[in-house]
Amino acid sequence: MSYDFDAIVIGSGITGGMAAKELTQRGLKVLILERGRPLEHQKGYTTEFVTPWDAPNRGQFDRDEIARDYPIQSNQPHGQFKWDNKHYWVKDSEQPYVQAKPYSWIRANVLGGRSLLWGRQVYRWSDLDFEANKRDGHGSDWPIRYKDIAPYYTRVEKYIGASGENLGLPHFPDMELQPPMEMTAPEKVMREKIHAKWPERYLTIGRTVNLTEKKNDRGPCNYRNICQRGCSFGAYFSSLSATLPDAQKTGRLTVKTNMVVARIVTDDKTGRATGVETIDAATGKRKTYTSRIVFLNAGTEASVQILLQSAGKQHPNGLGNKGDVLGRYICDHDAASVFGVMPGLEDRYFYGRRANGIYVPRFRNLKGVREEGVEFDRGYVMQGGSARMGWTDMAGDGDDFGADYKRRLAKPGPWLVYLGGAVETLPRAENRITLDPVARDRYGLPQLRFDVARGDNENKMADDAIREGTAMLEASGAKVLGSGRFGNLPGVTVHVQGGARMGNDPMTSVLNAHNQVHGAPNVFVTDGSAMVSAGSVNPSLTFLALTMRAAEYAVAQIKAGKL
Ligand SMILES: Cc1cc2nc3c(=O)[nH]c(=O)nc-3n(C[C@H](O)[C@H](O)[C@H](O)COP(=O)(O)OP(=O)(O)OC[C@H]3O[C@@H](n4cnc5c(N)ncnc54)[C@H](O)[C@@H]3O)c2cc1C
Repeated sequence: MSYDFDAIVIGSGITGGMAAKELTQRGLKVLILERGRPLEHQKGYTTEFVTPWDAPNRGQFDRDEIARDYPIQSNQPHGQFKWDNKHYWVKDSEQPYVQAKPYSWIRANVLGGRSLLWGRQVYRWSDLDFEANKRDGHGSDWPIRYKDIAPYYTRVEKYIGASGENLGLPHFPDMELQPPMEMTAPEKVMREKIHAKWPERYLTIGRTVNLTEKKNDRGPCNYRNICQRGCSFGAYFSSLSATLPDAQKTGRLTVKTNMVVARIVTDDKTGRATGVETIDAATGKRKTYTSRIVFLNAGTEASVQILLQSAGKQHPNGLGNKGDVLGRYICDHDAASVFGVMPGLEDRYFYGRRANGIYVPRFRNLKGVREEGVEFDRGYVMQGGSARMGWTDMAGDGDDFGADYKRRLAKPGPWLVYLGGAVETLPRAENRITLDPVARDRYGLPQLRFDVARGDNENKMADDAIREGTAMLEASGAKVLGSGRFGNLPGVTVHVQGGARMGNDPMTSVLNAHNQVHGAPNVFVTDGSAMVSAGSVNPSLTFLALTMRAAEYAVAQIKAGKL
């Protein structure tokens, strides 16, 4: 049989870019299908060098436009949706979905996907995470362990270029890291005081894919902290700065943007994929491209949607959905934060705008079972930072007129410090995405329907994060000003995983241990949908390692005549 391409990769974000790079570099002719608009590295970053005083409306939003077109994207608690990157996000008005329960589906709509917009924090999982389901019985057992993925973590890290500090802790594995960014004065105090009071708790600088040293023609970081506008220096890892150019260099990559994948087409007899059906976003015209293998990398929710839409004779309920598992076990991270001011360091300042924070690795239930006195399973990490408050924070604090006021505003304000828990949510069958039986999108495709909610374990863990965050700030000498849980809306922390989980049994999982769809082994799904649980660390490094591992395996299988 002859094919249009050796491989089709659906999606050009963090994982799709890696799949395309790995497959082209191993000799395959690859087509990327991306529903977002095109964007060119460097030339396309139109807001990158716009000064604050030249920003439209001085950087304020047109409220009517935001309420109409971006009510969900703009409602992110970490404030990453801004005037200078608004053009990269999905317009909610154009890509609706059904919320059986409230759900925040955060998406990019551009070549490179959320690799342009992410917070760039990268951490390895450990066996504490891979063994968690087996130990405490939530979800099903992972078909792999740390040793299976460790070599791919190493290779991914060497390629993407992460910076940070190794601590030699078994539950927080060391990584291949460039030199760390510097902590501020209050962060150094927190590090010392927290470890002194709780010897099993460590505070370290965040591990980020912002380069602290030049890497080939990328970086180093210029400490501007405007990464999400796009970085012409390529100083942070994105599909546009790294994987897509490297795939293009092979001469074997074709990229088609504004191309909505409707479904993966399968053979009626074998159940294997024969190609991918697309809809041209501008014209609505449908076309099918054929390929030997397919990599599905559309992002967790969209990949589940495509699998559900890909029902065929051998897959009547959606691709790989023999046991009614597809769309279930959606999990992510809840979040709860504490903030305060740290007195006594007013004569200390910082240099540059560090695009990075601080990090406290998990310290709860480190043996994998509930410790005495702990009311929940699993655990959370804490991410945080510090900032010197400026005039915009202090304006409006009461006595705001006169010469004194002006003098006060001209000086840096107090040190603000904060810690926020990233709370692992449990994989539960009832947390589910399906195709809505009625609602359709502009192309006539079924809309996704979200039925995902938090449970008791997450509530208790979020409470604990606030309690412990408060204790840690106070032990550091800070005065706590407030706290809040901002991650109890599923999806909103953008670490959504599950829906097409891996496993050894086709009745209880969608993918095998190499991310191949059960019953359609030439389809590989290597984004967050493959995850069997959520862990508590930022997940994209693990998605990247799984993608690299699966790509290597796929090419070996082709060479062995098995695919
Ligand atoms: C503000 C923010 C901060 C974040 N911070 C971090 C962090 O610090 N660390 C971390 O690990 N993760 C972080 N994340 C999450 C991270 O961005 C995602 O985990 C990661 O991008 C997932 O990679 P992906 O390839 O699966 O999806 P994406 O990068 O989203 O790429 C998916 C691509 O598929 C395309 N697509 C979707 N549907 C279709 C279709 N039907 N047809 C064709 N193409 C389609 C999309 O347009 C998109 O380009 C953050 C995310 C956001 C938004």
